[in-house]
Amino acid sequence: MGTQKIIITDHLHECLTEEIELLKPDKIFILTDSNTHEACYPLIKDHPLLGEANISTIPAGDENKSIQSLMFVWKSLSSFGASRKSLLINIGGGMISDLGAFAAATFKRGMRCINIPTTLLSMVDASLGGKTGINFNGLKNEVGAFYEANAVLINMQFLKTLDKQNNLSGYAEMLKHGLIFDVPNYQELLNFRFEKNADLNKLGILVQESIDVKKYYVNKDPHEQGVRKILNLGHTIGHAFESFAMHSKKPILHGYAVAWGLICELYIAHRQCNFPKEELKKLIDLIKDRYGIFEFTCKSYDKLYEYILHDKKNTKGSGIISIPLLKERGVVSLDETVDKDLIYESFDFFRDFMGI
Ligand SMILES: NC(=O)c1ccc[n+]([C@@H]2O[C@H](COP(=O)([O-])OP(=O)(O)OC[C@H]3O[C@@H](n4cnc5c(N)ncnc54)[C@H](O)[C@@H]3O)[C@@H](O)[C@H]2O)c1
Ligand SMILES: O=C(O)C(=O)C[C@@H](O)[C@H](O)[C@H](O)COP(=O)(O)O
Ligand SMILES: [Zn+2]
Repeated sequence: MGTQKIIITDHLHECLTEEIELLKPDKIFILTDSNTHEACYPLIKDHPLLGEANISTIPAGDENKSIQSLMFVWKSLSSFGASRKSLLINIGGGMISDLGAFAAATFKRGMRCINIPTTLLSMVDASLGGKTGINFNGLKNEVGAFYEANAVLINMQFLKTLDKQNNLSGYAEMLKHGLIFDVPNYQELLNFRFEKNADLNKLGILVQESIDVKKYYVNKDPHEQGVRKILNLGHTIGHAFESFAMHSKKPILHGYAVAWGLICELYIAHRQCNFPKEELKKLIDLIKDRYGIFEFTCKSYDKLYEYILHDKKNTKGSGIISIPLLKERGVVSLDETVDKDLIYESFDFFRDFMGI
């Protein structure tokens, strides 16, 4: 990702022109979901180089980051004559960039793509760094590839139509970045509120800092063999919550799952690596205040644990859970082996703290 171009710009049309002129595609394809087709595509639809672009739209929602949607995209690329020299422009949140960039990675073994992220979460996290894929067999991101978009073009104006829940979802990944690296504006990050007319300039500074953290770890370890695993903080348990909720047909937003996963994983870090109690308290209060409650009973612990067993970071053989933990903010301990008992204890802690 040292080479991945990530540009925050107020001049999206000009930037897109530059990238298209550089790539010289033989055809241009655009992917949106049903919401970004309405709310975001109009911002670039009059671009002079997109007049003949072929547009595919899939239904919104993470349940559509699926093999069916992927086949739909492959089919349009194939039917409308895409080649390796063609360009796919993904306009949307992480659902669209994960799926679209995976389609680009696999179509004819690789065509070019540009991500135009339209959610806060995709601006700071999903659209960059090359993790692409789909959910499969009831599991998050079960199938995918590392494949970086040729460019990521970020325009903060897209956030004007994004609702508070989805802003908070992205904010969870920003909190994660603030925890795994000593970012300069950590306190400003904690204080930031997504009220009506939130200050996009102020947010832009925090977005840039968050992107820098992701870039730092991806550059060091693009294929997640080591230190990149810390970008997955909160996700071992967060993905279990997300898959569990999806299975129960009560889906939750990815960032909410990560925020709730962070509560459990910071508790585990406190117990196993002495992550400071005061910092734990401050963060879990903030998460409860902003994200509310996720309800489950002790009858669901075994099912949640089953999901955790599928996590991609578990490499030491079946039944051993490997989680990156924090000793303190910005100080990482990778590949901590965590016992089942401590994971169940973290569920108890979570439910006690949530009052459920
Ligand atoms: N590849 C990675 O490194 C990475 C990192 C983090 C998350 N992810 C993945 O990203 C996905 C979550 O991404 P997300 O939170 O962006 O969700 P999303 O793409 O589903 O978007 C959330 C909702 O907002 C709508 N939307 C998008 N932009 C909008 C706008 N500007 N105005 C109004 N509505 C808009 C979408 O249609 C959708 O309904 C998950 O699948 C997660 O696993 C991937
Ligand atoms: O970039 C990374 O590395 C991450 O882990 C970022 C996460 O926020 C993201 O949700 C990612 O898609 C999770 O990947 P997975 O490997 O756990 O499926
Ligand atoms: Zn994530």
